[in-house]
Amino acid sequence: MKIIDKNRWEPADGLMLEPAALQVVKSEDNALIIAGPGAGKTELLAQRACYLLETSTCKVPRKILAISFKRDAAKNLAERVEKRCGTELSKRFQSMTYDAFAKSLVDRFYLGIHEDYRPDSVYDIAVADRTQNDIRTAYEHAGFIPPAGMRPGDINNLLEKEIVRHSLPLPLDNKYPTRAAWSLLLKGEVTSTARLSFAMITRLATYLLVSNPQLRKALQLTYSHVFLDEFQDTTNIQYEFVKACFHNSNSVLTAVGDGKQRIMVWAGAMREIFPTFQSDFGATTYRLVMNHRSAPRLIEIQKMFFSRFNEQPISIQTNPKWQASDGRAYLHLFENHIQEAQAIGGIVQSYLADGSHKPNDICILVKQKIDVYCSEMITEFNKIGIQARNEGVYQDFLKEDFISLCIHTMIIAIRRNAGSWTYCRNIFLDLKNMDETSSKIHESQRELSDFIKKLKSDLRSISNENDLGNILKEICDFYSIDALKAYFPQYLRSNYIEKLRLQLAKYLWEEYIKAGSLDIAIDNLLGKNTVPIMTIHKSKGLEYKTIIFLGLEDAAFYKFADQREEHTATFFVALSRAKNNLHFTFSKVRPIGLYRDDQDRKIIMDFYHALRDSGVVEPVVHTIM
Ligand SMILES: Nc1ncnc2c1ncn2[C@@H]1O[C@H](COP(=O)(O)OP(=O)(O)OP(=O)(O)O)[C@@H](O)[C@H]1O
Repeated sequence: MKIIDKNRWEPADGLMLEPAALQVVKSEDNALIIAGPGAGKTELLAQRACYLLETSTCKVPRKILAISFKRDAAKNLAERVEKRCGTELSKRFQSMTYDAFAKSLVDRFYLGIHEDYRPDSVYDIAVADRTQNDIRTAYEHAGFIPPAGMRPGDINNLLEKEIVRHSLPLPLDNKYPTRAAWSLLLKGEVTSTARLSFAMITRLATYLLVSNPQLRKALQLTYSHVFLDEFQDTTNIQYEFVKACFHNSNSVLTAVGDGKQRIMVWAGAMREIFPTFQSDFGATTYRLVMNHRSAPRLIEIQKMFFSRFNEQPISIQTNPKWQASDGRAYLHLFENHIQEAQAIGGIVQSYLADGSHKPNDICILVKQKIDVYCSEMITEFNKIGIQARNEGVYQDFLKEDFISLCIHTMIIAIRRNAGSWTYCRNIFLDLKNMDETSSKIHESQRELSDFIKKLKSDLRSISNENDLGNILKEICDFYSIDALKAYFPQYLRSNYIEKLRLQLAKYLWEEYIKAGSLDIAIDNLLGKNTVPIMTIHKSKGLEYKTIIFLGLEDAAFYKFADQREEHTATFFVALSRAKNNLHFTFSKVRPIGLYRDDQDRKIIMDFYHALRDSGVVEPVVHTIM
């Protein structure tokens, strides 16, 4: 691989980087980049990865580790790097979520964890509501008695926080029976198997590193450079983990974030993360002033929020591809949610009809409770032939490495697709420990194409979900489950692959019944023909031509007065996802399962003032004829 001279290195794809961004790309020191939405923070990390690999600043065999919060962000970054600097170099770029990184350490080195805290060799991840139930069950078995009068939901929240409040090993004088609860969960004594939350796994990984200095050293030698994306949302548990890995080492850390997008304080995001990192890691701070994403008029709306975050007004610059007059924003005022559904259906229909948008260029956002806010609208969309779905259900699932591999493998059995072929081929060769110079490369490629031929004929005869499940099993067996678990370490100590396989069979079969063709079913499952609906939290880091924010109403911003800053940040994230158009809706009547169906906007009136003061947002009053 040809090494590029540092002075001659140019950003890939002809992108222009603003001076501070270019400085960061080439920086040799720990750095913190603070920049607003669309400033290109993620892109900057991708460019920096290319710079470090192409100029051999990150020398073979050392690697770059990028840590993100969400699986799609991690995958998106990995794909950008591969696209920019090729498959071979990008093998030394490892992009993972905090959860996956912590879990991979625990799974590979669990024997290094003191036996008091060592999990069973096979354990399950407690997810969503089950996390709280499992933790509570363990506490109750350990003798926990809830404080009198406390509501069940509050008890669950308390215990979920309590179990990871302290780093490991736990202090002896804990108020609650946390030590015993850990022990029960680690060994699966009150749940069917050992069960851990990701926060517990992160605590375990931290403990593993703190108690094994050699492992810590090996980690630092492996990763010469470390990237931390969406740094504003780092929790203290994650930060302690990062410190256990890389504090006082030669690994160079680059963190990017935006305080205005800090929307995870409820989940423990550290408010003081930026100054803490600057002081602990001696990081130099850089600020970026571009917004490459949004049209100039939409940036006027974003600017209205700067003062609300007590941020210095900086003159944001827009990408030269835009005209000054680009960007449209509307505030729709409806009498009720039925009228809203019909009008939004019409708006989406016209965007699709004029050819300016594909379905997945439009995103419908709600603060929370998609079922409640969107059910009328989904019914309306169905009537007029527009597919829409709760994307949150599929978002993480589709970004699973195992799911990508199965889907790409099926795609090449169904149609010609060079990208899918390359994806499967590269993984197949990796699983066999082959590189491009290997003498058996042609043989292996033939093996893959023979399997694809067989798959093609098997796929023709599917007649139920079970058949699809069996075909997916064939795919697993072809690549070999054990090899896949070794290659994708996140699957190492669980039967998660099996669960994913069954889930994929279910989803794909549902789409197949609707579409009548596997080809279309796959595209539909991938969301190519569907308008995504999601909560703002799921939209972090994403961008769409048009954002429709449904329900700009008091009830959506629960306890606004107590959580003003976080609610404002959440709304800011929503509106900053749009490239070209923004729509906000208010409905006077909306049944949301609370006492009243009548909606108000007194408490969040400040948002309305910001929209008005931008001078950009056009009110549209919809009256009932
Ligand atoms: N230097 C650049 N030139 C042109 N386009 C760019 C540049 N950097 C980023 N972009 C584009 O701008 C958009 C926003 O970039 P990116 O997602 O990296 O921003 P971000 O700062 O991470 O945003 P956010 O914090 O809102 O998630 C993307 O479409 C990206 O491809």
